[in-house]
Amino acid sequence: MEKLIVTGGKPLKGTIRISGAKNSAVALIPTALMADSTVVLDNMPVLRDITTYKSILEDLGARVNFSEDQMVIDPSSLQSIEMIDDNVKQLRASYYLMGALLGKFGEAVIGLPGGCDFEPRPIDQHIKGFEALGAEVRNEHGSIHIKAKQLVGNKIYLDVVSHGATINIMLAAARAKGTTIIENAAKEPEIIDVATLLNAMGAKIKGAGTGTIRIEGVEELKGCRHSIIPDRIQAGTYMIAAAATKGDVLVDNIIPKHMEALTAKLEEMGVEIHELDEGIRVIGKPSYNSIDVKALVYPGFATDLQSPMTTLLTQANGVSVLTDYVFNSRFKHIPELIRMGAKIKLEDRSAVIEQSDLQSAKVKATDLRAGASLVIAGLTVKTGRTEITGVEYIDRGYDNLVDNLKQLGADVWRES
Ligand SMILES: CC(=O)N[C@H]1[C@@H](OP(=O)(O)OP(=O)(O)OC[C@H]2O[C@@H](n3ccc(=O)[nH]c3=O)[C@H](O)[C@@H]2O)O[C@H](CO)[C@@H](O)[C@@H]1O
Ligand SMILES: C=C(OP(=O)(O)O)C(=O)O
Repeated sequence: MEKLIVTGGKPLKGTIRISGAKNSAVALIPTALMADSTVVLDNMPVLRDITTYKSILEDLGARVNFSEDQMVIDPSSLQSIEMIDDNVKQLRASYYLMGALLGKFGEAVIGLPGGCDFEPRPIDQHIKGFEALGAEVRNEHGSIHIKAKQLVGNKIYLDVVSHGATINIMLAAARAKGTTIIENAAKEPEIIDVATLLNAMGAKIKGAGTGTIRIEGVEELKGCRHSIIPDRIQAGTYMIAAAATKGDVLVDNIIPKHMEALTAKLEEMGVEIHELDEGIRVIGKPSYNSIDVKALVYPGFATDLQSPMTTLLTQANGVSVLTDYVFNSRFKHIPELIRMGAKIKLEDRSAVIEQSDLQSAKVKATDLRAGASLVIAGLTVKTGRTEITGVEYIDRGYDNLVDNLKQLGADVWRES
């Protein structure tokens, strides 16, 4: 079993370059399968979710080359439409194969996807969308069977703003006959990224990034080259870590606009922030104001930064309240933070966080962002060695974490 060992007490200092976004990449890879020839994806992050996706594509018969930060996907030899193996269950985003293969072949069979299980991750809105496009959807022995004689465009109103359902429906609709309109669509930058790739492949999509997306179906999609947007969640995690350790870090190669909800909250706490063209410099202060944070759909505060933010709020004077309106019970990091001395109470869907002196301890990452919150806690404690197990979750989403933190002056290493 691998562990991360963190010896805290040092302010993070220096520059960190952010890789491509996981939550874009895991949607762009299946999107590439819809082309009739090679798609080149640049700025690909090196993460466990990405290598798992590469194996899934190879099982499907696609040829994939992944080196440095570039993935080249040749889908011309794609054979199978049946995906029920363990790899599919490793990651939530394998569900984008439903939309991609339904669009391409009119049919898909896929095992129910996995991912971080901080709470149930329903897919009813994805299915509602596929059905509205004319597909028949059946759940048989843990696999979803989706089939359509002909996908036909339709107007689809999402009951909840869903990042995943918006992308999945957009994928299938790109090859449907006629026009699809998705109302109450999610607006995240990753959705714009997928629409940008699809349009470069020949799709006709307008409105991605707004609440209404209009997709005119096309008969073929071709190969192209696309560069993945920077990872706003990795960037946000390093910004929070810089503030928590009272450091001075330039988070580089990002789109500052994507960070606005976090930047506003850090400023409200009293953190010094300098926005540059492609970077944000975060300068920590000796003390911070307590604040309230509400995790909401984009452009609100990202649910994925809720757990790292919990750790930072233990360093603010007074009492802060953090509420997650996207995932009501995404709080598995809290018992572990309490083990490290955090004074946090859970009240319904909110964490009530008091200023706390964190101490080193042996803790467990139960999901990806919970893991990030524990790493930041370990960096923040003044003395002692924090041991974090569940490293496999952290590896799902943080490219080169140990080397990046070492570069910023932290004492962090892996132990088997
Ligand atoms: C809107 C939002 O912030 N989405 C986040 C969500 O995306 P992800 O795509 O995983 O989740 P969704 O956006 O689909 O879910 C948002 C909400 O809708 C509900 N829901 C979703 C689909 C569905 O068919 N039925 C349903 O009820 C979910 O339970 C949740 O409460 O987690 C990702 C990983 O943590 C984040 O990167 C995304 O930014
Ligand atoms: C939970 C996450 O990923 P996934 O939805 O892929 O499980 C995340 O990115 O924070």
